[in-house]
Amino acid sequence: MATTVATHTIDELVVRLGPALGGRIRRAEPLAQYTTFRIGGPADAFVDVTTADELADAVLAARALQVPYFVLGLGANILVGDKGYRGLVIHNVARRHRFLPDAAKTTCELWTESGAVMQDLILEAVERGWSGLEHYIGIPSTVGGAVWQNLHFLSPAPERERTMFIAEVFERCDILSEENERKTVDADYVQFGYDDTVFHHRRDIVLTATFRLERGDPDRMNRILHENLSWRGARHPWLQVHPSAGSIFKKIEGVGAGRLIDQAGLKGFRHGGAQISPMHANIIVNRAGTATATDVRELIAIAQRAVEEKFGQRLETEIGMIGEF
Ligand SMILES: NC(=O)C1=CN([C@@H]2O[C@H](COP(=O)(O)OP(=O)(O)OC[C@H]3O[C@@H](n4cnc5c(N)ncnc54)[C@H](OP(=O)(O)O)[C@@H]3O)[C@@H](O)[C@H]2O)C=CC1
Ligand SMILES: C=C(O[C@H]1[C@H](O)[C@@H](CO)O[C@H](OP(=O)(O)OP(=O)(O)OC[C@H]2O[C@@H](n3ccc(=O)[nH]c3=O)[C@H](O)[C@@H]2O)[C@@H]1NC(C)=O)C(=O)O
Repeated sequence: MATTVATHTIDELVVRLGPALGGRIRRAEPLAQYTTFRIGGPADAFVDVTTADELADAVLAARALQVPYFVLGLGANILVGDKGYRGLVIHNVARRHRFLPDAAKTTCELWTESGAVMQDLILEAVERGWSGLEHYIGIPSTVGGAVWQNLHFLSPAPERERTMFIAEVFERCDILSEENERKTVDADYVQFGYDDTVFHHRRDIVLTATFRLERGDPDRMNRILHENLSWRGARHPWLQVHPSAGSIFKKIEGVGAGRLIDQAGLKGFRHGGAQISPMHANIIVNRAGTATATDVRELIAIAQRAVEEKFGQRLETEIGMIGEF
């Protein structure tokens, strides 16, 4: 449950941040449109930040005034409560980036602000002949979200023998630390794990990231794009048709959260406007935009109870719960 923020504090925030952010702070902004679930009530205050400096300034101002804040990427891994968010939502649309090849043009650093959309960077990298990001096509994420979660997908077909992680091409990133310092950190600091990094445990903000890419064969990269999109399209509900937040529950190594929900007989089960996807039991979909956050929360609890009773396993949610329900 979010803390209640006095209206005058939000007013003060608007006065303090307003000039720097060109009067772009909006009040009572509905959040559903900024999430892939298409669910969520209004934010007290909402701002689009268009550069890494603006992102840092907005976070610093919110911290100084002790206003709760949330950095929003594509809203692909969150469920926002029906009553919305009490505080400031900082919508990261800082998307400047540069491809910086070495002298021999065999490798290339990609420097990018953290609000850049992975899909855009992937397509541009492939077009320029740089390899390393193409595996992650079709996964909705900003660069900030990708680093935060250590974005991952299976290695190329036909083997698909291992999971590949964005950590493999990560060089460094600029952060605004929990202690309000701006600094450059490397992979040792980030501590990449499966769906985990230091950013799950510290309130640092990723401002920019640098990835190291290599010369790639255009045919091979294009093949990977097509095969990975086909793989996902055949197994996961399409976001454009069935809004969702991807996997709802954390991976259970060697078992599969999706398999347990499936074996509990819940595939296709509906609760209000929410449904356990008939295609993949670890994904809850918002049917024709009719689901509330409460429907989803209750369906999560139904799945947890069923799996616990049948298999004695506790499913833990993987998505973030934001705001008031
Ligand atoms: N594999 C798949 O099929 C799918 C994967 N996903 C994953 O979900 C994520 C979606 O990303 P996105 O939509 O951009 O994020 P969201 O807007 O969904 O935000 C999710 C979390 O990311 C953290 N975050 C976002 N930007 C930053 C930043 N600049 N610095 C630090 N933390 C940040 C925040 O963590 P905090 O609250 O801790 O500050 C936030 O709670 C990706 O990691 C993607 O891998 C999503 C759907 C499907
Ligand atoms: C979708 C996400 O990530 C995906 C990622 O895209 C893919 C490919 O790398 O691997 C994971 O899916 P997954 O389908 O393997 O995960 P689980 O839901 O645990 O399923 C495991 C296994 O259970 C079986 N399964 C799944 C669904 C179902 O209805 N029935 C079923 O039997 C399948 O064999 C499946 O492979 C990630 N999920 C998690 C929780 O780690 C996400 O993070 O939102």
